[in-house]
Amino acid sequence: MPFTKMHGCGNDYIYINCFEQYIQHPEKLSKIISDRHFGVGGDGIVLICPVENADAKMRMFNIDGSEGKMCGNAIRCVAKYVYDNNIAKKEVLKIDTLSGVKTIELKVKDDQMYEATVDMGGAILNPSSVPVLIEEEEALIDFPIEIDGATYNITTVSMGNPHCVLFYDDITSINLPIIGPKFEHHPLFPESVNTEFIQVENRTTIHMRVWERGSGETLACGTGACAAVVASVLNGYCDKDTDITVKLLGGELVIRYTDNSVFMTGPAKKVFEGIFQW
Ligand SMILES: N[C@@H](CCC[C@H](N)C(=O)O)C(=O)O
Repeated sequence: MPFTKMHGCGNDYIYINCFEQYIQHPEKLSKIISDRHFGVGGDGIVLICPVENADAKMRMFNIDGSEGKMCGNAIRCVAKYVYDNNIAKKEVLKIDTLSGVKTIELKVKDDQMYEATVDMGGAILNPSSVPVLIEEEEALIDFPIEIDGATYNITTVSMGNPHCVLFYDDITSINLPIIGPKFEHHPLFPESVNTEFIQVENRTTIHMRVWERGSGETLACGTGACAAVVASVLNGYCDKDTDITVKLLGGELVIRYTDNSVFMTGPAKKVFEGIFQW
């Protein structure tokens, strides 16, 4: 099975061209091929598929085989792949996802590295749509919940997939493999949740670590960076209609939160191609 390894800020996926091949059990393949010792290694797989209403359709699967409805870092790489492989040689592309069609503007920097700006659509704040199991209609902003006797103040946002954002004075010493799963599997989140741990540097720069549902700690999360900026604005740390730099373990993304949409700009890089036998 031919594949291409690509990453956006170190959030690495194995990309499979489904214009040329059919993958019968992507959820099984993702578990096997994503293994960093016995497989190719990655945060999951991304299928690039034909579709009528856009230039291509993206389907992404986490390491545990669960399907994510949206992936910010992957969609930039999908746009680069679609352009490079002449599926659609356009600098403005439409890519369909389980959370709708997104528009991506590509800037070719060099053969390997592109920059892309994605219109990620509006941030969804009402708890039942995130979804959060709670009798509240208003957005959950700085909302206290209890885990193992400790209180955590969360802000919840859907960017097509669910996010829970927390603010800290120092994110470097948080033990993510211990605390991350407590949010991921918390009964408040019926579809589980991606959790972002944020340290605010100033009104235009924040630092982020992320625990992704289905994949664990990753070096970056595009939808997570968008959710983090939305939460930073809602909590009064940053401003709307302003470019906010999100510093992640694997690089930087620039996010702008407007009334209608959240815009994400960041890199898309091809690393290598190969053939996987399974
Ligand atoms: N890394 C991603 C998000 C991937 C999906 C997520 N783990 C989920 O299941 O919702 C990104 O860059 O947005």
